[in-house]
Amino acid sequence: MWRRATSLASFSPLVSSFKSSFFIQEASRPKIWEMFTTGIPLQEKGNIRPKHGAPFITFVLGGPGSGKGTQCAKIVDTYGLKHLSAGDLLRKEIASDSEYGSMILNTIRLGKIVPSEVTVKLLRKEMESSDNHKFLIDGFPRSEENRIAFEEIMEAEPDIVLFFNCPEEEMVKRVLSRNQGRIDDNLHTVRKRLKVFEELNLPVIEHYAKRGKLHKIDAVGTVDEIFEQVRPIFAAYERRLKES
Ligand SMILES: Nc1ncnc2c1ncn2[C@@H]1O[C@H](COP(=O)(O)OP(=O)(O)OP(=O)(O)O)[C@@H](O)[C@H]1O
Ligand SMILES: O=c1ccn([C@@H]2O[C@H](COP(=O)(O)O)[C@@H](O)[C@H]2O)c(=O)[nH]1
Ligand SMILES: [Mg+2]
Repeated sequence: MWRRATSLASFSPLVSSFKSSFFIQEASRPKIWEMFTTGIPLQEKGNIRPKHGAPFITFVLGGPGSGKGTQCAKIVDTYGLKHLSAGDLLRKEIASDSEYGSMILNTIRLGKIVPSEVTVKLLRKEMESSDNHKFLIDGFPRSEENRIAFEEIMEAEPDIVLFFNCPEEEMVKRVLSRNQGRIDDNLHTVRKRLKVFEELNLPVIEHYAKRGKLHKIDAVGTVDEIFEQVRPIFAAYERRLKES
């Protein structure tokens, strides 16, 4: 299992920004230190091997319907990464009737972004309990606030960032024909999601482009054609991906 010790001191600017944006009643939500610790002392985990000190992290970005989930399935099959779809984790929270379920449902229905501390907490839980330390994080970070929250709390940055670049009309067409019963797969919400993507996700993409981590993929074509652009990106990390 992978776990990084995090310093509470480094949370403080983040915590205050959360306080202004996070609309759950102060009294009814857990304190920050309760949310980001498992409560299990490091030595009791017993499964931390030094060679797993640095996980391999890929962020998978792109607008709604650009094909992130479809390509993630192929990456998992070929390279064995652990797929963590932030959207799927949030939908699971709704289904499990958790305390944040109705807030998450309303946020997704409106095509908006769930507060960072909720999403990062879900990702962190999955990452800490995984025996696979190569992560494919799909549909996250959605905003600069998400990105900063993840990097501060996890004390980690992605090794690579994939951006599936797709024209809007194609994304709308794909979402509207997806047929998986998602509450946000309708014209009204997809228009809102596209706007949120442009306003909040593009700055994240620009950030990683500046840091030389971004791989821009033309997301038009068949699924296999698109995967042929993805394959060499991971092939370059073959040695690291083979480490258990
Ligand atoms: N290259 C492609 N050509 C045509 N259709 C595709 C292609 N890739 C994926 N699709 C289809 O488009 C729809 C959206 O794909 P997918 O769910 O992978 O997108 P996504 O980026 O994960 O979307 P979201 O952000 O909404 O979760 C699905 O029905 C999928 O089968
Ligand atoms: O980090 C995230 C990821 C997702 N959301 C919300 O969920 C929906 C659906 O996400 P998909 O990745 O398309 O499955 C998205 O529109 C957001 O409302 C989020 O808030 N934060
Ligand atoms: Mg998806």
